[in-house]
Amino acid sequence: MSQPVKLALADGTVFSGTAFGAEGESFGEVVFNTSMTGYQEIITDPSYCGQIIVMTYPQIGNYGVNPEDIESSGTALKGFICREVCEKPSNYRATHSLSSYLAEHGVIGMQGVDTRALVRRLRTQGAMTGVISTVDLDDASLVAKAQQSPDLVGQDYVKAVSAKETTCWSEALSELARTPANQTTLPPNSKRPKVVAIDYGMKWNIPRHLVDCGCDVEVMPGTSTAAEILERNPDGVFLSNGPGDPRPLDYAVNTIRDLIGKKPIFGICLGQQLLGLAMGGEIYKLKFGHRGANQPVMNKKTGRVEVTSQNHGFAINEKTLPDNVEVTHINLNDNTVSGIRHKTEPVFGVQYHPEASAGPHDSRYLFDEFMQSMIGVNV
Ligand SMILES: NC(=O)CC[C@H](N)C(=O)O
Repeated sequence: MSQPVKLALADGTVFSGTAFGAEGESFGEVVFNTSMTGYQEIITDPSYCGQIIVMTYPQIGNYGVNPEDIESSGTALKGFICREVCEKPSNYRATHSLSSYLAEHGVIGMQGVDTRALVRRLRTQGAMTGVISTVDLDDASLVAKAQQSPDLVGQDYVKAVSAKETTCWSEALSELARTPANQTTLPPNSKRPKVVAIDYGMKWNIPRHLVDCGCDVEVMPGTSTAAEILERNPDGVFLSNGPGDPRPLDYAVNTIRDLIGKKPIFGICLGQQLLGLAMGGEIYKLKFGHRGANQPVMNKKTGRVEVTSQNHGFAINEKTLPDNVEVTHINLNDNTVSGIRHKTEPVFGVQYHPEASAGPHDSRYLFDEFMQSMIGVNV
């Protein structure tokens, strides 16, 4: 028999559906993602720590879940909502159905929801805290819990998902992810650059790309100091994506500030936001964020438009950036900052995901730009 589940939002709205995955109760910031595919990468992206995800695409789960397409060792999200979940996946790579995977990882799933109504609510009111529950189905009680649950703003979620110790990363892209168009060839006799990747909740396809580019990669905790990083003597430092509000992460901002001018730096998503803070910019919260695999971004230098994968709820305020920082990319949906670069140092970042996974590969060239900044020649 299908079990009921409810979602209550802090604005008092309650949605009912049918449970799949795990049973229980959890709270999180309720956000929506417009990707048609890629649910497995979304579910295992640590940047969703503290959030309940609503998928706008009406049927999710039809190709199941496989062990190769994961983006971290587990799941960090607080709930997963869709219109309809497919219980009979069809894919030769699948080892799990979406339901069994979520059950195994303790994630509450909810289907049978009018996701169009829910997403319209989030678009008009903004992303907000919600409670998802299979154990308390009383509307008033759930709404009260949603209103009393802590807001994502102002909290450090990085410490929950960041690497705890320094490790070497050796996994490259899978054969299926590698195409002739996305190969980097190191010049003859060039030594392999060493990258320290600071892990604030890093998606695994990023170090896989760095290895494919010809880098030796060391992963370090998000709390690492500049002295600890410089001790490893890297040729470049990568700042990863990660969950939550970047503004409380003083330890990360201080580290990055101390590294600017000493090493080439490349930041993705949270990494770019932290870079912006370290260079003197300010961060604000977007009303409902950008989460999907078809966000248009313009590269201001080339005028070329890249279709990008995105997952963020905060952004850099362009007006607060100092004169030595330029905006290199803009999001064409709302003209927000999508990329920044230091004018005199090899230091840059983007608000989107050049590692794709899931999403288009239009922005892979950014890994080549990072390579060039480390080895000093074009690749
Ligand atoms: N994917 C990410 O790195 C997200 C960055 C940040 N947590 C935000 O929501 O804006």
